[in-house]
Amino acid sequence: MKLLRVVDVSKRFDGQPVVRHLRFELEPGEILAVLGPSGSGKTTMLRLIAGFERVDRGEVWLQEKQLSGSGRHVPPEARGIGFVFQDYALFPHLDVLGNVTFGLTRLGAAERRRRAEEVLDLVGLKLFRRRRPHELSGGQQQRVALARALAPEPRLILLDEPFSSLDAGLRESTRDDVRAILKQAGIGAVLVTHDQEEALSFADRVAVVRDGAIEQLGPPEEVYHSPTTPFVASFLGHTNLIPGQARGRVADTPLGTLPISKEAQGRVLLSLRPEHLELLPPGHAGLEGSIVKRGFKGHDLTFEVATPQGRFRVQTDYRAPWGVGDEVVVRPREAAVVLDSSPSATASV
Ligand SMILES: Nc1ncnc2c1ncn2[C@@H]1O[C@H](COP(=O)(O)OP(=O)(O)OP(=O)(O)O)[C@@H](O)[C@H]1O
Repeated sequence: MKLLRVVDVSKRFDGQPVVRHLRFELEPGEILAVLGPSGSGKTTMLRLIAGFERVDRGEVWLQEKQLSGSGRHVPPEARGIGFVFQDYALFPHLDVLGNVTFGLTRLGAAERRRRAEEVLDLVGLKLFRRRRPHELSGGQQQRVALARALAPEPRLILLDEPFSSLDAGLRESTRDDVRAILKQAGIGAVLVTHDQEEALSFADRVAVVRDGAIEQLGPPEEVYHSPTTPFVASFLGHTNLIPGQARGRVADTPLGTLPISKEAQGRVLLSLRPEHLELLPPGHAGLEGSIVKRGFKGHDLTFEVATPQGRFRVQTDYRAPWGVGDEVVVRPREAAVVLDSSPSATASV
């Protein structure tokens, strides 16, 4: 049985659609990232699942239990869903143990303590149980918030930008820890984020949202390497959008005749990510141009190449010998991805 089913859920605020025909399912223990720009309705989606907002239409089911829709609205505290939000909201006057046992009102004192010790062990904070929140680092506080959400043994946990207030290094390690903890406990999760790397590295599947609707939903590799729309291609990192004329499995483009990701005929829009292009010395087959920008990133280099057919962004390894002003040839290393730019491509999944 599916852990979570969101069936055609829509929500308006002041007459404005904020969530449009949201539809997805989660397997038990699966982690889904909802990724989209600011204001695209991500937090509202989470609040609808949590029960902090009522759906205008559609249904929300947790396993066999209907939580929302058809006149039904189970309140948040009765849904059996855990939440972790951006600001952790720990009680400053309670120690770690007090924070974690706080919500376990249905258990007796000994049982509350046992369960709290168990989840603190799970998040690696057993030795910190007597500390107050201000005596912990941001990452440790975040793990206390997670322990508190896990203590009542929810099958599903909702995470709203939970790592955004941590600095880069701590964000990555906390994220890895939280993923491992959720996987170990077999708890399903929906993570809301506007950070592409976070979504791709944390989730089993990623839903890319735009204007309140899912534009593409799939495993991280699929949404990154095979985006279906220009929005998804551009939102998940940089890409070169290239017009072409398709003839079956190839297309005529400014970069020459290229293999393409699927059968197509006529005008197409293609996506080639910077790492899917390479630079060669003049004289090789490909499109000639000159380098107008060089960006050093440590482990790799990004070049912008001006050609008579427009500018291209190319990513190479750190040893590439070129600098601004050099003449080069741009050549694709992979088949170009055919995007669906028709209006129906933006319909929800
Ligand atoms: N209670 C509300 N009343 C009226 N409008 C609201 C309410 N909550 C959210 N909105 C509006 O709905 C839209 C989507 O907001 P939401 O917070 O869901 O987006 P988001 O994708 O989570 O954005 P961010 O990444 O900036 O947090 C915004 O235009 C917001 O102003």
